[in-house]
Amino acid sequence: MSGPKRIGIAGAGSIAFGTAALLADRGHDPMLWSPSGAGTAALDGAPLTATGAVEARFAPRIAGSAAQLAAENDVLLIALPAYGHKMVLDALAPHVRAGQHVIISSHASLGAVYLAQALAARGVAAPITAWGTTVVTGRRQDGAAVQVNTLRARVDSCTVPESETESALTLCRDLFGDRFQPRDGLLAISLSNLNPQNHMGIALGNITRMERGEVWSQGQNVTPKVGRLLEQLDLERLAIAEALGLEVKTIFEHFHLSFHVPVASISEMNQQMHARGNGGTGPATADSRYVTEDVPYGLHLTAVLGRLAGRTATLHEAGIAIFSAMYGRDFASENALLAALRLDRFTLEDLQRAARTGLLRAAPHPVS
Ligand SMILES: NC(=O)C1=CN([C@@H]2O[C@H](COP(=O)(O)OP(=O)(O)OC[C@H]3O[C@@H](n4cnc5c(N)ncnc54)[C@H](OP(=O)(O)O)[C@@H]3O)[C@@H](O)[C@H]2O)C=CC1
Ligand SMILES: CC(C)(CO)C(=O)C(=O)O
Repeated sequence: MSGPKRIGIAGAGSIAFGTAALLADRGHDPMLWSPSGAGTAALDGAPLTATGAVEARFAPRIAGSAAQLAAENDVLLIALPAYGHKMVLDALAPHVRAGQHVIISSHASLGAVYLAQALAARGVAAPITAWGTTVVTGRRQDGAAVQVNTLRARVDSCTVPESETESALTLCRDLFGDRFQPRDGLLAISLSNLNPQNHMGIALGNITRMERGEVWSQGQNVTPKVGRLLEQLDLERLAIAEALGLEVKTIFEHFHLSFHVPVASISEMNQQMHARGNGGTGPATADSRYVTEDVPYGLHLTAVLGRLAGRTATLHEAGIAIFSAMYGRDFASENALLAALRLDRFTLEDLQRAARTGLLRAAPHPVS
C-alpha cells in the first residue's frame, strides 16, 4: 500500500456511504458530496456508521460543491444512480485536474466517454476507470447509518485511455483491495453490469408488491420462474458479448462472486442468499431505480448493442416496451448520456474504438 489517499465521492446514498466506510476502514480519507445537500445532512453532528460486511464509525469530510470535491482530493469516485450522472459529470468536468483519476461505480451508458470528451474539450487528459458494478452492496438506514450487505470478491473494471490500465489497477487495489478483474474496454464493462437484466426480471415478477409498497424479500422472490427469466436474459447478454469478441462473466459467476453462494440455478442461489440473510429487500415503491435507472440506462444500451452486433436482445427489448407501457413513459428516450453523445451518428467500429480511447469520433471515410 502506498499511503493514505484522499477520495472525493460524488453521491451520498447507500453506495457512497458503504464505499466511504470501506475506504476509511482501509486507512484512506473519504469526502462526500451530496448534490442537493440532503444526503449529507444527517452527518452534521453524527458519525457515519456502517454495519454488516464493513464495520466502521467515522466522520467523513463533506464537500459543499463539485469544485471543492475535485480540488481537495487525489481521486474522484462517482457513486449515484445513472440518472444523476450527466448532471454530476457536468458539474465536475470543469474542475478535474490533468491526471486526476476518476472512477465510475457503477458505470452506465458510456458515461466514461461523456466525461473524457468533456475533459478533452478543456484540453485535460485524466484516466477514467469504469466498474461494471460496485465493490459493496447495501442500503442507507435512518440517520447517518448504512447497512453493508456484501463486499464483492470480483469487480469488472476497465480504464480509458487503455494505456492507463496498469496504473489504474494498482490504484484500485491500493484503495479497495485485490478484487478487480480487468476487462477489454467500455463495451465489455457495459455488458458486465447485470443489474439491468436482473432487476428487470425481479421488478416484472414483483411489480404489484412494489406498487403497493410492501416489504418483501428480494432473494426469496427470485422464484423458479423469475430465476429462469433471469437466466434467459443472461443468454442474450452473453450472445452479444460473444458476437463482439468480449469476455464477460455469467449470471452464475455474478451471484457466486458477489454473494458467496455455491453455483446452482439462479432461483436456488437466491434462496440460499435469503436463507443466509443477504438476499436483500426488494423495492417498496414502483418509483425505484430498478426501473427508472436500469431500463433507460441499462436495458436500452444492451438493446442498442444487440442490434449493432446482429444479436437482437428480444427479451431486453420487450422489457423496455413493457415497462414503458406500465409507467406511461418512453424510457429509451430518457437516457441523457446517450442522447448527449448522439450515439445514432456512430458505427459499431466507432464505439469499439471509443471503448478503449474514451473518445467517440466517426472514422474518416476512406478516400476512393
Ligand atoms: N445499493 C446497492 O446495493 C447497489 C447499487 N448499485 C448501483 O450503484 C449506484 C448508486 O446506488 P445507491 O447508492 O444505492 O443509490 P441511492 O439512491 O442511495 O443514491 C442516492 C444519491 O444519489 C443522488 N442522486 C439521486 N438522484 C440524483 C439526480 N437526479 N441527480 C443528482 N444526484 C442524484 C442523491 O443525491 P442527494 O444527496 O442530493 O439526495 C444521493 O446522493 C447506482 O447506479 C446503483 O444502481 C449497484 C449494485 C448494488
Ligand atoms: C440488491 C442488489 C445487490 C441486487 O439486486 C443490487 O444490485 C441493488 O441494490 O442494486
